[in-house]
Amino acid sequence: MNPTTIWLVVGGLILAAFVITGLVAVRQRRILAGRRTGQLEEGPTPPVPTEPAQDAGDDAGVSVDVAEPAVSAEPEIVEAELLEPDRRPEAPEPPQSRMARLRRRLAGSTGALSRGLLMLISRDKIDEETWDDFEAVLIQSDLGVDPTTELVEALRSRIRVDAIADPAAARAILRQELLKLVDPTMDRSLDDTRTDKPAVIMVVGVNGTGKTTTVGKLARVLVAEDKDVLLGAADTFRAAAADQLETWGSRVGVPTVRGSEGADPASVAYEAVRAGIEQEVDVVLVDTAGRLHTKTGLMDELGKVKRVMERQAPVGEVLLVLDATTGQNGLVQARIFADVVQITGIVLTKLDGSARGGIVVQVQRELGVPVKLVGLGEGVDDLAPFDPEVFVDALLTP
Ligand SMILES: Nc1nc2c(ncn2[C@@H]2O[C@H](COP(=O)(O)OP(=O)(O)OP(=O)(O)O)[C@@H](O)[C@H]2O)c(=O)[nH]1
Repeated sequence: MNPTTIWLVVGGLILAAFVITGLVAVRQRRILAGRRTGQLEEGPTPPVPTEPAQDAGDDAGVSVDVAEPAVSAEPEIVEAELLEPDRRPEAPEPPQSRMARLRRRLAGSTGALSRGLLMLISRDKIDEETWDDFEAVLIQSDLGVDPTTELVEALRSRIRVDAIADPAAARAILRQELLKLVDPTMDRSLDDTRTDKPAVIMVVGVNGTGKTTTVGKLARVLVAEDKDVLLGAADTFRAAAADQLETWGSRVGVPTVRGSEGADPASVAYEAVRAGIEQEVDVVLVDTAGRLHTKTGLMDELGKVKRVMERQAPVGEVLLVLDATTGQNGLVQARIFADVVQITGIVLTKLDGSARGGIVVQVQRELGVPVKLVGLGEGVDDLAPFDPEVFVDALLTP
């Protein structure tokens, strides 16, 4: 072999080594990028399981088109950015000061109702006209006809039997009777504790009731409790909804799984739970699209979103968000949603500035599930656990 041939062979070998090293580096970068975006490098994303037709589970009565969610609209996981010092996640307000502030806010918001009740109960002479006025105030607060009748009858008989003439004593009886209606015995705790898998909380409701805002606020509360949280933007009808949720995620410093506009919501929800399991988070919070409760197809889809998530982890909470200012309409919505997914708790939003707190009693009776959280404003820390005693005291604070 002459020297020129030897140099050519050596040169060829060096070139081949460079090419191989380059290819390996590119591949590793792709794997890392894939992990960051939650996409698997090897092979296609595992398909979301299709549903056996007989698997109606707790959502009996819902017939669902069990077509496999579109894999083309593969959800991406958007990590909370590595934040610059001036863009660190905002620290949520500590639970104690938040609760004290929200108590004051609740007391302020029920002013009109409480003034009405207290004025009547404090009258020198409680006659038939007073009781009629009292009933009217309660009905206007959305307490509902049956609870109002029960309350008035209980009050009348106790005031008569105990010969109550003192307004303070009448107020104490009113407090007891109101508390009975709100039912302090209901379990209002949130199933937000991780077991071997993340706790999964799904949030449903019609458009504009405050679902996305509630998911964001709840994420802040959970982060303040030192929980690892992941958000799922299963509202794929409006791209802005996923953006809104992602913004909440960035503010609190938690990742968001989202899909492209029009992607199958069940597919995004499935991916969110999968990512939550993979990242070993404590809680996966899934926001769903606001839907017209009158559209059967959309409502059926909601049942499917839940069942698909349950292929991976139990959905411990389905929170129905109701707008306290919509009154009876909220009840109609509650009934229809409860037919499609098993609701485990109510979030009553916009209770600030609403003199219709009585809806708490009606909706609990209607669904047999407790109000667990209340929204008391548009601020980021304006979500509070519902406490019957605080609520009733607020109703009786002028
Ligand atoms: N005053 C008040 N406003 C609230 C409360 N909760 C939510 N909102 C406001 O209600 C509006 C609708 O809230 P969203 O969270 O976008 O409602 P959504 O149900 O996700 O709406 P869609 O995405 O259209 O389904 C926003 O302007 C919120 O700031 C609350 O407790 N009090």
